[in-house]
Amino acid sequence: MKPFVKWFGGKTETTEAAQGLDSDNIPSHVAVIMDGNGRWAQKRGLPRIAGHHSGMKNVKKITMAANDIGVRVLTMYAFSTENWKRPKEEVDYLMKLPLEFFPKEIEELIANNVQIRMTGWPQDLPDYTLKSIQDAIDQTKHNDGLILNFALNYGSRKEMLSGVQQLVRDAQAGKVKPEEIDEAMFSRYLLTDPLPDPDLLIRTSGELRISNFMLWQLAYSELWFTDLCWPEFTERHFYEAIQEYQRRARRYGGL
Ligand SMILES: CCc1cc(N2CCCCCC2)n2ncc(-c3ccc(F)cc3)c2n1
Repeated sequence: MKPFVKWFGGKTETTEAAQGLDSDNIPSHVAVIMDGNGRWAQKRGLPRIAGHHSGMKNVKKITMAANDIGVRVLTMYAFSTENWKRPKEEVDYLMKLPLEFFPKEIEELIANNVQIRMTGWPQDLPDYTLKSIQDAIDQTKHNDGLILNFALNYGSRKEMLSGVQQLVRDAQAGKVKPEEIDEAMFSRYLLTDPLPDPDLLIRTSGELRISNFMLWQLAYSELWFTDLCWPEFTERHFYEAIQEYQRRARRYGGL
């Protein structure tokens, strides 16, 4: 157990939670289903989009918290292929969030050597959304620190079916023999390649479902759920999830 000694500023709660961590057992890839934004707003008599806006402001905070303890990849589930069914005005608002996020946050992300990545189908996104994200990807592509991976217009079953279709095309073209197909090869046909599988999945808002998110990749991941809505989820809560991950890993070690 190698406790963190890095000072996290005056945030004592955060500092205590972070310093309880074992720096030798930090999950390399953490995935987050950022759920409960609309519910958070409705509980306060606010419009749902106020919850999404508050949720957006939380993305950078948790990214910095992950970066501070050495997480290598942080995947944030921001928009699923099913979310297109939401009311048009809500979808239109969501599609403009990246345009607000980057001007506010890109400087600090670059200063912290963060690399922006997107996992999902870009072709369905509005041009202005895609340009905003592509600009951020281009501005950070040489960074080799934490990878902030936005799962956007992403759905796992579509991802797997698309991978199978390409694999069959390659087999029919003689590029792949059926007996050569193994888990490592199939993973290379997924949108998440070459990222490692998540070690830990965090889902907020009390839902105990995976919701068509990284179904293949989460096969061996620790799953951690909280009733907190995403906008309420602070750095201390993030570190508590990491502490629970480490406790489970220690227990597994003691089989
Ligand atoms: C396009 C849907 C969407 C929704 C959304 N919400 C709403 C739902 C989840 C909670 C967070 C706030 N956020 N928050 C950041 C982004 C974002 C995405 C890509 C990017 F490159 C930079 C920022 C975001 N994107």
